[in-house]
Amino acid sequence: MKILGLTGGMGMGKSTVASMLRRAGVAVFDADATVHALQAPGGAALPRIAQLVPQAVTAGRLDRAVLRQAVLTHPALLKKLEAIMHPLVRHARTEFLRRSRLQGAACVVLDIPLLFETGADRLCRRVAVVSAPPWVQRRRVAHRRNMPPPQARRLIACQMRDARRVQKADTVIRTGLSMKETERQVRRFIRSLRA
Ligand SMILES: CC(C)(COP(=O)(O)OP(=O)(O)OC[C@H]1O[C@@H](n2cnc3c(N)ncnc32)[C@H](O)[C@@H]1O)[C@@H](O)C(=O)NCCC(=O)NCCS
Ligand SMILES: Nc1ncnc2c1ncn2[C@@H]1O[C@H](COP(=O)(O)OP(=O)(O)OP(=O)(O)O)[C@@H](O)[C@H]1O
Repeated sequence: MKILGLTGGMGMGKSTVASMLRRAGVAVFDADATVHALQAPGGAALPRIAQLVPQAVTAGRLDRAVLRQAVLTHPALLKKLEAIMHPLVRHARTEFLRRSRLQGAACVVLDIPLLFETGADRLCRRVAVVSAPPWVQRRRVAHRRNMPPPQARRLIACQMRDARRVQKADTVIRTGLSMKETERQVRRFIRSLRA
């Protein structure tokens, strides 16, 4: 089974490209969705987050804006949050790969924002990085109403720089142009996977 990595900074178009891949029938592991599920009511991460940042959890429910503000104000907290989340995400990823192998999938995608930072790229035969010019990224992130621009910029600064990711990529999917152009690059990427 071929394992492909998909990564990129916030707002670079990773989720958009992941949906295109899913529509083409490729199974995609979504690390962000996994994080959200683990942090949802009843999620495995919630009791530990409540210990770490008590004000972020009320009546078994996580207030993501409070948690985001807390980890950005105290960077050491982000490291502690990652130490809670990453082993759980790794476990979910292993399960996804096991299930995909059992189902006889020829090719799967790991969509992980911190793919390089967590070393998950080492599992991948090839890695595609989504990239767009910095002003396009800033404009897209600013459009996310649930995250004020200064916070978004600080979260971007926690990640590897785009140029470094592009350097490490086997394929770069440029998303700064039209959606049609992104689709064309994704189709070409899928053809190269199936070749
Ligand atoms: C920081 C948190 C609370 C912010 O939550 P919020 O709902 O505001 O944003 P959301 O989860 O949708 O993330 C938005 C984007 O931020 C980026 N991001 C998320 N976590 C991190 C991180 N630890 N470091 C750098 N960037 C991150 C990703 O590109 C993500 O797509 C949340 O993302 C979180 O719990 N992060 C820690 C877990 C983690 O490391 N996730 C990355 C999985 S590889
Ligand atoms: N040519 C394009 N290719 C991809 N996305 C585009 C393009 N033009 C505009 N967009 C828009 O840019 C946004 C990209 O957001 P998307 O959620 O895919 O990024 P992301 O990398 O997953 O971000 P985040 O990590 O912040 O969740 C979407 O709203 C999408 O509609």
